Amino acid sequence: MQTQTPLNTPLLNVNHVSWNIGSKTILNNVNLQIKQGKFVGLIGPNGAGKSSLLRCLYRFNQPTAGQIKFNNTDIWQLKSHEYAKQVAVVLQETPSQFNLTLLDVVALGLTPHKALFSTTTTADTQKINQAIARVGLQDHASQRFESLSGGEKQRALIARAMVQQPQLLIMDEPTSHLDVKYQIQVMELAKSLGVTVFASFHDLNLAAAMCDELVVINHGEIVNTGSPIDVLSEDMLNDVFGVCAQVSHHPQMSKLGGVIPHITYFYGYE
Ligand SMILES: Nc1ncnc2c1ncn2[C@@H]1O[C@H](COP(=O)(O)OP(=O)(O)OP(=O)(O)O)[C@@H](O)[C@H]1O
Repeated sequence: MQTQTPLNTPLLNVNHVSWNIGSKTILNNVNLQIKQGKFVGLIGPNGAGKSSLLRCLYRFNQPTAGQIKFNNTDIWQLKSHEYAKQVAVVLQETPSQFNLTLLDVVALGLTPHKALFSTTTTADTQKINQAIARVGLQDHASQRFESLSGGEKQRALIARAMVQQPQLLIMDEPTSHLDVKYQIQVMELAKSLGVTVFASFHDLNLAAAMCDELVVINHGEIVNTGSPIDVLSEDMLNDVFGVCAQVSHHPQMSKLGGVIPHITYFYGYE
């Protein structure tokens, strides 16, 4: 049974987390809270430590120091299938899926919930088909996953996450290879799931439009957190990203009626 965390209490607590490779410090004393139901963006320049931090959160990297708590339990104390039931991951590079069809890949979302060798029930099939329809891929269900376009693959992986019904969805630059419409669509799909999302972004305007909160990482340290309008200042863009930019307001408001910041970059860095 899943333990539900009340709204506004942290689902994920990152306490004094550091991660070293040999003598090199990649993450340094990271402290972070992700509240239930929030869509949180992780931004920072190349090599800042975004993927390293996300890998710690989905237990690919074990921190050298500090603790990560999910629903108040140290994630390394949880059995791996228990954690997999509650945390779904969508990465930039889609793993090779051999000869699986799109339907097979989406069905993998059920794996953490099923006993070994158990069969797929009618309710399971219904759930899988509904998720495929929700991402608009019903006409591709029997197509080989590898033959899907980049955008279709990412949507299929969102469908797999829907089937998995996680409490937390971690996304590591899931839209980097996608055209502009798919970038927006994949992120809006993730947002529509209504689960807590922690996603890294390179497109700061997309992050501004999608996220309730932003976390800025630089040189392995968290340097700023808050709402997009507070975080995306011209000074921060200059200090952290080394760009000269003007921050104005997007003509559209957020769904909750808030102002969405919009960044215009100036050229000339040679
Ligand atoms: N397994 C590893 N071994 C050695 N160095 C590593 C390892 N993983 C990450 N690093 C280093 O840690 C730093 C942070 O890398 P990371 O991939 O987390 O950055 P990032 O913010 O995701 O970057 P990008 O935006 O370029 O994807 C980089 O200097 C990288 O080379």
